[in-house]
Amino acid sequence: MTKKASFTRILDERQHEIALSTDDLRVSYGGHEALHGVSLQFERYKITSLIGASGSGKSTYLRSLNRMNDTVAGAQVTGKIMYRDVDINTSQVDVYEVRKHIGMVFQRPNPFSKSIRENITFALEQRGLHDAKKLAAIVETTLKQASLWEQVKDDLNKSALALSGGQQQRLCIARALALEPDILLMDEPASALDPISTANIEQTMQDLKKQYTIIIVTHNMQQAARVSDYTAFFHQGQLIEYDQTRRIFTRPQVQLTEDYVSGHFG
Ligand SMILES: Nc1ncnc2c1ncn2[C@@H]1O[C@H](COP(=O)(O)OP(=O)(O)OP(=O)(O)O)[C@@H](O)[C@H]1O
Repeated sequence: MTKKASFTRILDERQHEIALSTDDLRVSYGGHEALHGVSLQFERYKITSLIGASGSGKSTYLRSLNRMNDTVAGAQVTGKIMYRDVDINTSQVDVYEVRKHIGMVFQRPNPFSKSIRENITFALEQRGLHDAKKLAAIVETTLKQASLWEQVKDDLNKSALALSGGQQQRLCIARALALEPDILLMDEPASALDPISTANIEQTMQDLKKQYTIIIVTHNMQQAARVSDYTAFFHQGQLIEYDQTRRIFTRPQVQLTEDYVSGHFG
């Protein structure tokens, strides 16, 4: 992606705006294909869950979407990843630019060993933003978006590592939002959290989807059913079924999906 890339609106046949799509996306590790040609479209301002048993390829797929698999030794990704009208799976594209548009929140909260404020400002300063007023405004806005502001506004210089796990995860969400992404990828963002923190993260996601497109990997089917508009079911490196979440959970078209969502395997 270059600065010059023009981002036209891409619509599907139902006139829904598509934020991101993949076409025949394949991932191999050391020559062994783990993801076998996945084609999917992600609708803008919606939450899509990726579900499936352990090892089905959900994280591999998610990590490809903002080129994180580039950092995995021996990984090879082929196929198209269309962000608006740009194929971002090409060597000409600047991966740092990609990750600015398509941010990621990981399974375990991973704040930097810095203050709450610095966790948010660090990447911005690295990119040359030093205006104290602007930085302060971004800290406040993103912490509000991540539903953490009220709890930390008087303690912004405190170490991020002194926060609870749920608060750390919301700080990581704020940190990702500070780069003003368009799309947020979340790899089991609540799996390390207690039920109350999980509920808070889920509420935060509902608030965020007004402004962001969210793609989440989750093992928790109740969570997928609660939070997402669309669900994609993966099995053994293949996309088996993709549909509106309520259809996947009530009237799936494929027997394998039915077996999985009704708890017969996985
Ligand atoms: N870095 C890696 N090197 C080699 N093989 C890998 C690597 N990461 C994933 N795999 C393999 O790719 C396949 C898909 O794994 P992946 O982690 O994407 O599945 P998953 O559905 O996200 O599983 P989980 O729910 O357990 O995280 C598995 O066979 C796994 O062993």
